[in-house]
Amino acid sequence: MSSNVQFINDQWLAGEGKTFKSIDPARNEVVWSGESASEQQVDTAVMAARAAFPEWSHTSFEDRLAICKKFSELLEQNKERLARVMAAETGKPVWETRTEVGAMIGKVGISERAYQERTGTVENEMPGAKAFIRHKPHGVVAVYGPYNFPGHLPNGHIVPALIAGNTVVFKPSELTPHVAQVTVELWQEAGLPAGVLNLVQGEVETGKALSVHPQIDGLYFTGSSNTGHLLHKQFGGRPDKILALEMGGNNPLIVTNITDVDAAVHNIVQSAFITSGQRCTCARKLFIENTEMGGKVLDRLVEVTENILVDDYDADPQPFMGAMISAKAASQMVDAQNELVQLGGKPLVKLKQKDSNLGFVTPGIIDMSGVEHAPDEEYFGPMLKVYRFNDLDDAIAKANDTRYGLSAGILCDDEATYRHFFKHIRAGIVNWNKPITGASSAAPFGGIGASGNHRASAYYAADYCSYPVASVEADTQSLPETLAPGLKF
Ligand SMILES: NC(=O)C1=CN([C@@H]2O[C@H](COP(=O)(O)OP(=O)(O)OC[C@H]3O[C@@H](n4cnc5c(N)ncnc54)[C@H](O)[C@@H]3O)[C@@H](O)[C@H]2O)C=CC1
Ligand SMILES: O=C(O)CCC(=O)N[C@@H](CCC(=O)O)C(=O)O
Repeated sequence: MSSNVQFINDQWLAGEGKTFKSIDPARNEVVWSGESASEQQVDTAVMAARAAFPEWSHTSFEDRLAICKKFSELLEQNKERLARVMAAETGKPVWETRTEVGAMIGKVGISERAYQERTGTVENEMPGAKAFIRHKPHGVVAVYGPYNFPGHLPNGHIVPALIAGNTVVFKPSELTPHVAQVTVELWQEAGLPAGVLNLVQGEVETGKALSVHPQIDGLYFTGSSNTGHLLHKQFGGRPDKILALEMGGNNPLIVTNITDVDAAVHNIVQSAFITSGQRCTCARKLFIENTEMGGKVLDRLVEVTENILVDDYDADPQPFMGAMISAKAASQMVDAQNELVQLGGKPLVKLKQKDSNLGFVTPGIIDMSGVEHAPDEEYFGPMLKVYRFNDLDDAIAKANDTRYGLSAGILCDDEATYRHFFKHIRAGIVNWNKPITGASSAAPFGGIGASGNHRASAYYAADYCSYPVASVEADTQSLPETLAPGLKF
């Protein structure tokens, strides 16, 4: 168990707030416990980041990058250890947490390229002067992470923020404090100067204390739509602070006119059930054409789903799905399914919680065709709602009938149908014949509507990590050949 769990100004300190614990959802065992950061400690962390900012922002880009590269080497060396910490804390199978650490490693190189490409220096000649576009960091930024990718998603804010010269106060999900602690230990070992990255652990109170702190210049958030909306209200009337919100989705996937049934079913399963449905990009609504082909896809999907292996994160053979983040999250999925059944949904594969003390659920599919008023909610787990359709444009209209707009996809054999779908669908990620999960870090990542606030992450994270400065520069001054009317020299 941990005692010094807060990292403030290069010191590991015990929290002064209430105790909280992290539970292995596959075993119902405590894997970590510690005291949360008090409001005073959050203040100390922000002020440490403030004090570190001038020197860090004036450190050369090459030197900042060298520390980030060292961090990525340390991740490589500690890959298995971190993957196992992640698995125990989230329930995700180790094959998957290994890929998560891999994504963290890759983030440094990608962020370096993105920094140069999106926020590099541009020089243009003009008469008697030069015009420059340069970028400067914002200052102290708060980074909030969710539990589903406790390493990769906060890392996707922290790395570009540090590369750009910001200092950071990191508030991880209270469900994954151990992953955060190990990650920040590696940053310390990489040689970050004191105060450049601070870690404040705790529950909602800690999150609130940080988000209202007057000395933060920006807040980068990945998490639920509810919390993101609260933060957006809180930042209302504060144009001086940058707020980047990556939130949830109620994502559609349409199937029409395909020949390879197994390939389509594989894409559906990867879209809906990977990470036990705990990705914000997961497909939640599947629209299947009311044809013989559609019937075959659905039958095969049911068959494959019933055979998905759900098991312990380190079981051999490895399962496709591990436990969900908690027993509570698992039972909430059962409740959500019951709610949809009450509304008229017909389970085709019933989602079941195997043991009420554990986070394991089997994946579920529910036919919602004809149910008019299903809530536009993101049920953050492995439950797929199916809608049969006769007309593609009706299906696209229903796919767009959501306040969210994160990811969307179509499985179809002909390009014209895809182009039509692309033209009419509203989402930040639009895929064709590929899963709608697994977004690339080398592309912008974000959604419209209730999914975000137009500050896309991943490759475009560089954009919200610095502000542009336009300069017109001349090394001497001279009078213009033609003076403005009314001036005499
Ligand atoms: N669009 C995206 O990139 C992604 C979005 N998500 C979304 O995240 C959700 C799951 O993550 P969770 O950890 O449950 O999200 P969450 O919103 O509960 O928590 C995220 C962070 O905000 C903090 N927080 C919670 N309430 C707060 C408040 N009132 N003031 C300040 N801070 C507060 C939490 O302590 C945590 O650090 C899902 O809804 C999912 O869709 C998850 C991954 C990626
Ligand atoms: O942030 C990145 O580097 C790329 C985006 C990404 O990794 N997205 C993942 C999962 C994150 C989530 O839960 O949305 C995906 O699309 O599967």
